[in-house]
Amino acid sequence: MSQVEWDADDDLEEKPFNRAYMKRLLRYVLPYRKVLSIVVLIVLFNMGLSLAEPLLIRYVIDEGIMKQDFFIIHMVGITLLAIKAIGWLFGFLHTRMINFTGQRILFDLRQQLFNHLQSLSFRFFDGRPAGKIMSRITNDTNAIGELINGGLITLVMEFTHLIGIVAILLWMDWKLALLSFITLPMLYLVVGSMQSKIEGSWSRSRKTMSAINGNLNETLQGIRVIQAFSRQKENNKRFETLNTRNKNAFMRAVTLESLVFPAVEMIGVIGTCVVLWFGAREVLSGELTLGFIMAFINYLWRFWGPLSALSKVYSQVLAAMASAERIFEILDSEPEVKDRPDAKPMKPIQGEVVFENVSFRYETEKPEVLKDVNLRIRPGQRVALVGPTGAGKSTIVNLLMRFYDATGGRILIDGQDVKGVTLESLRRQMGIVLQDSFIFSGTIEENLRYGNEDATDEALRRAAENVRIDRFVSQFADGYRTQVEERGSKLSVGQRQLLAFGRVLLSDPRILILDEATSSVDTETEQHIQAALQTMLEGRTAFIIAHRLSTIRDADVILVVKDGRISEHGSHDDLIKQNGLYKKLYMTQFEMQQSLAMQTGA
Ligand SMILES: Nc1ncnc2c1ncn2[C@@H]1O[C@H](COP(=O)(O)OP(=O)(O)OP(=O)(O)O)[C@@H](O)[C@H]1O
Repeated sequence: MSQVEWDADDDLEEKPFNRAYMKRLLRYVLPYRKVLSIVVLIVLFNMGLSLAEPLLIRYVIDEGIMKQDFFIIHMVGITLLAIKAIGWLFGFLHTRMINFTGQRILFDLRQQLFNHLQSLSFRFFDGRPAGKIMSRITNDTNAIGELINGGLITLVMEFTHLIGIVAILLWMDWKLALLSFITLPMLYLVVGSMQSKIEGSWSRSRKTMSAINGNLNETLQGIRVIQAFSRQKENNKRFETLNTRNKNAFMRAVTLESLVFPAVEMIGVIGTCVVLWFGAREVLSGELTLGFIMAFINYLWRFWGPLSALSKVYSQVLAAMASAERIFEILDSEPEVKDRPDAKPMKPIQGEVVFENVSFRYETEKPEVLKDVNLRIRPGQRVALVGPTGAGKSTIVNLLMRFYDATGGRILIDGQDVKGVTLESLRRQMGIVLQDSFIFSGTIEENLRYGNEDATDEALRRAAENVRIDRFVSQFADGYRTQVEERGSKLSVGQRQLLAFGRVLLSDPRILILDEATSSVDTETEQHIQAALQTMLEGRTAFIIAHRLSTIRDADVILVVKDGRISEHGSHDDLIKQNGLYKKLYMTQFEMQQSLAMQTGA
């Protein structure tokens, strides 16, 4: 099952009520307690007004209509109108207040999640697909928002409504009230059981829609691969499954809804009949008035509203519990790589890098990926990392950047243990260019300034010239202000790479890490990249996961990584003489590359 589909099922969960989560959620509400107290007061006042309506109707029938007192009829009419107008005004006020407050709470929660996510280490993201994390920030915060926006106030409002109705009915005529309550268990059963099913179906409909969106997104992103492999038919089937699930959930929700209303009406009619049967006799005998019966029946009909609203809140609470669990799981994840309490800022880096018996494993139960790695690189040296795939080259640079912390041994830069310095001061002085140069949406200039927003225009221009992007930028009508769209989709592979070089050059790192791209570009761009590379590497300690023969030959030190160890190190000539793995790699991989390049004239 694909991740997108799996997400949908994962999101369907409801969780039992959890007091600890609820308490924690209420902590987000606490800063807004003043405004929420005002909302509760308004809601209760409105409820009081609404509960007074049937009593006024009773009064107008008994005292106005029956006694033909037009003054009372007019006065009650005006009062009912006033009640509706005030109710509308206060209703507008409290809805606005609660929505605004709900949005503020959601804002706080989303902001906190986003901030926290950015601080989490690579290991957190290793095990979680981006789509899942995104749905937590959007869907799950929304589920909590729904509870806060509608749920909490509904709880207060409808609960008092229900108590109010029961109290008034008992006060009016307790015997008739108890008799009419016969219908309550029926109403509770119908509303309670159906409403949670209806809510469940609506929630399934929403979640399946998000699965559809996820699938659509994946399809659009991968449309080239899909068409290249002619996978349209299979994809259609997958999409049809999701689409059917969504359609079924929607149809089930509306079917249940169309069933529940007649059932409620039927129960309402039964209650009315009971009251009429017993009440009519008393009206005829003059013990009860017509207005009384009308008001009584009116109150009975009002039971349905609060019961339905409360069971809806119940489902909202369960959905919010599941969301809260997922959100708190993120918020409770501690960044694994973080500043020690005694961390000092890293002094300006000269560029000496030492690995002392460094070992590392990605997961505790998995075997070590690096074993006893020892290196000593002098400032300004150019280091090429070569070796078979999966040997541990990227892991070495990941540890140097402190994306992960070594599980054994020490990494020293200019004699300082990287674990003892603040992450920001360390990473600010290091630069990394990955194979797939990630370009952010925005302008070319914004992308160039990514690591150094305060760079002067002159420095920007110089960096652009050095990495040869000035040439293609000048061809765009908007120059450096050209929007490059998401992931730089408007640029070619080579241009994206040069832009990534420019970004690093402008941030002027002392240690540079480069995962050389394997994808081939045209001869001219290749020459530009080579020239840009030379400029970029000048005067810096550089670690290059090298794929090009020229880069490897130009390196001061070549490290051959094999099974998590440095199996050979030295210059190109030294290593060829050693007649070991490097020579083998060179003969098979690099020489083939060279002859291919010669054939194509690259
Ligand atoms: N995030 C991760 N979680 C778990 N294991 C990982 C992770 N990243 C890499 N590995 C494993 O660690 C080992 C070393 O991977 P690494 O990426 O360092 O190799 P590499 O030499 O850079 O390979 P390549 O040349 O293919 O990029 C591999 O066996 C790989 O499966």
